[in-house]
Amino acid sequence: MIELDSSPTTLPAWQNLVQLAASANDISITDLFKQDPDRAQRMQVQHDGLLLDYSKNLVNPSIWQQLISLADQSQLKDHRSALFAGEKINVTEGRSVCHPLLRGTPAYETSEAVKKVIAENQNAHVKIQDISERIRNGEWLGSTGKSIQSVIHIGIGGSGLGPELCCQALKGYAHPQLDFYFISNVDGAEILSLLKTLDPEQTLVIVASKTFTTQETLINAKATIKWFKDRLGLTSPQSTNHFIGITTNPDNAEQFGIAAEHILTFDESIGGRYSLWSSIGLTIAIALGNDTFEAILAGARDMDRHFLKEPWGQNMPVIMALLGIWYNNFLKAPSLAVIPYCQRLQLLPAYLQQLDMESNGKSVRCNGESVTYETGPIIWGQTGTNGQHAFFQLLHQGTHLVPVDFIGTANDPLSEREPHDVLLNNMLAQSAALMKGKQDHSLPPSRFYPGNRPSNVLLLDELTPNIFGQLIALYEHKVFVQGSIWNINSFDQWGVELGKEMTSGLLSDQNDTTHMDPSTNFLSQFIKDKTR
Ligand SMILES: O=P(O)(O)OC[C@H]1O[C@](O)(CO)[C@@H](O)[C@@H]1O
Repeated sequence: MIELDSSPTTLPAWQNLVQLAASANDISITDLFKQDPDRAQRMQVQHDGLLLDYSKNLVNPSIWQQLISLADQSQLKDHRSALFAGEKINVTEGRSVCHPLLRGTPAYETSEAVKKVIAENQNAHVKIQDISERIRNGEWLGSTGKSIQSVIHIGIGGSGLGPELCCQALKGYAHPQLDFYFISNVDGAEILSLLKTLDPEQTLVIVASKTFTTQETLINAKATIKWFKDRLGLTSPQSTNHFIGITTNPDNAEQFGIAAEHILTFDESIGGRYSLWSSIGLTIAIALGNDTFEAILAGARDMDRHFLKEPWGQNMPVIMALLGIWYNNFLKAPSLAVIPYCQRLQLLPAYLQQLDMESNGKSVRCNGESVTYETGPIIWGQTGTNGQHAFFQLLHQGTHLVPVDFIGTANDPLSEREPHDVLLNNMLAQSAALMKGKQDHSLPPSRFYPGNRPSNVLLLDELTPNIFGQLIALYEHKVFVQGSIWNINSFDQWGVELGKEMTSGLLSDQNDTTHMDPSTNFLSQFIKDKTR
């Protein structure tokens, strides 16, 4: 049974960590290596093609012991069981959180309702296989009898980022003849300029939206409907083979005109930012093949098993979560930079931004009481080496303490050894330089590098579908562990609603915005005067 109102600050380990943080300025990571010659060996975990080196952190054995105790004293173990048993841990929406169950992770006895979700998902995967194969082998024909050449995936947030990230990350597995485009923003310039380059006879539009009410997605979808009408003379293009809808709300998709047999569903217990494992993954299966999609799911399942079975000190998501809590709550370092040294993972920081910040950017505990401690960190980053030429100055010499997750691949079959070695050695050098610094007092102060700046290194054997699936599930569970210890609900996102409401209000009151605040009213009038 999960305690909704307990605060982590009352736990003995939390209080001990407060004490330990008071003298944390004395910790030197390089000294810790000197004191413990086995530190590099001890503070690493390997799992199925994934290595986490967490030795370069501002953590000594006493701190580490208290962090592990924090996990023990918290409700993490029960909460993890509740997650995998499909209990209704999304308390503000009264929902289960079923995304791990979509990857076929056998864990606990589940309710009949959850069994139904799993069965529905299995049916959805049969549909995904059938549709993806027909599109890939040219049997899915457009209204003029031609096969599909271009797929436009329209969806935003969790309904867009996951498929786009997968398709980019695993582009080495992509169908050689099909082209994929991802449209999320309600910026007419994007969709309209894309449509100019495509042939409607050979284009399929996938409209992905959990709610099927999202303004951006529906407006972009309407632009494609108009394009098909204008170019092919169809009266209801959205009811033809040119459109597929993916949603938890098939009634809305049908009202939009999408043919019932072209609607794939998933359950409302799958949060948008956790939905790439569901029907939302159709585009992944079309682009990369159903076998590759299944391999991504299998990788996530491997990570689920690791998370379920390993003791806290050997458990990758738990280790990463505890380190994050140490920095965020005790050393007051509010952000985490994620820097993949792999250009194909360029969307990963944005993906993790939504995963982490939408999940754990909360100020109330599960019982509605305000928290008195920091919750979700600010996630940011971009690929290395590009970031080195942008924000690494601040990482090395700025005034903020910014922990970093470096992510690299030992091998890259799409690259060659020389550039790949350069890429990897840049990553190793940056992680080492942040820790070591350079304290040469004969040089001007501007050349002083304080060092002692922490980082994790996640090294993947190779960016295979399985390891990619593990990587995403690793971060999902890390976010879960942090939310669990903070006792917040990581599975709702009420914070995004107010802005949506106010946009609708502004759009409907365009002629009179005087009831708005003076700044918004002024800007609104100013734009009106400028509008041509
Ligand atoms: O899938 P939908 O319903 O279109 O929502 C898109 C995204 O919008 C959000 O609801 C918040 O803006 C996300 O949680 C979600 O992934």
